[in-house]
Amino acid sequence: MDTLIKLNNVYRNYLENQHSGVSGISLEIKRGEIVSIVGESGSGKSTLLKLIYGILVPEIGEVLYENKRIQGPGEKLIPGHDDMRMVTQEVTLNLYARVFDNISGQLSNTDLQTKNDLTVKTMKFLRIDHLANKKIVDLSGGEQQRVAIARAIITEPTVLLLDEPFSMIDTILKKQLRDDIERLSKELNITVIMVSHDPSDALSLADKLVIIREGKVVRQGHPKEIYKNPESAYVAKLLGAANILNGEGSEQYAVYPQDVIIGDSENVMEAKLKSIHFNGSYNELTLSLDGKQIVAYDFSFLDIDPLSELKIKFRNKKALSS
Ligand SMILES: Nc1ncnc2c1ncn2[C@@H]1O[C@H](COP(=O)(O)OP(=O)(O)OP(=O)(O)O)[C@@H](O)[C@H]1O
Repeated sequence: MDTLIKLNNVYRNYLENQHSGVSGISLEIKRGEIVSIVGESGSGKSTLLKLIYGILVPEIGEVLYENKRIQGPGEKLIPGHDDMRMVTQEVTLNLYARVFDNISGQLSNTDLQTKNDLTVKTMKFLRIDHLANKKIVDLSGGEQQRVAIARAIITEPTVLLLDEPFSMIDTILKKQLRDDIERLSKELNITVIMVSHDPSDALSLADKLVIIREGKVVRQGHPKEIYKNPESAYVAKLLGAANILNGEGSEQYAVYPQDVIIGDSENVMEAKLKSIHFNGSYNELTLSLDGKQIVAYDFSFLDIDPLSELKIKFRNKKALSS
């Protein structure tokens, strides 16, 4: 895959707040990739997306698309790169118009028949053709999200930028949307760059994960690889709600909650159970180990008395370097 988008040492801070925006980001995005940008709230994810789209201009550095500098809003009649579409959390749909018209309205200079055909095809692709005659106000949040994506892809962009696409929808719709994004990438060869604060979406979908903190890329690579070797406490907590523990000397390591094993005969540590919360597919246990709080996921629903002493051990300890 060839490089489609390239950021070279890009800075963009907001004047009111010097510690904001992005500070020295270098990044390469390949054609056809699904890239997920993950980071804590305020880490600069949306700013990065806006810089790629060309609605924010770097103060230092450059953003290139097919090796050409992306033009800023002052240089274009319609802000945003012509080959890209961005879908944000804000509803930009015409609430009182039909789904069909919201989507077909994106096509100008197209004859009516082509307009209709393309609209039907796009609605079918996103499985919203049964909603064609409904008004946007009468749709659920998840349905509106799909219409917004349909509007974006009907013009056949090369790049689709999604800001928190999973934020408004429930678990079942999440799975559908995940499938849809995957099909967009594989069948339509659209490069998808999405921002998410929930890493589970990113882990399952992305070809490449980009983790940012305080405006800087702290890690990038394949989701599985980064999850298996988080290397820093920030990444381990962000991706897997890991427990951070002290080892020998100043060393630290991370243990994911599912790697805290309870009730094994060869257990080595004693912990006190503080609370149990049923979470559907597992119980979430809060334990105290030498005064430190530890979270454990128990998938076998052990019969444990509240406030009891438990024997635990850790598996898959991840060494941390920062
Ligand atoms: N227009 C603006 N003016 C001033 N500061 C801003 C502006 N937009 C963002 N910021 C600040 O820049 C930082 C990064 O914001 P950004 O929206 O890029 O983060 P984010 O990672 O997308 O956050 P979230 O997950 O909460 O949406 C934050 O500290 C934010 O308050």
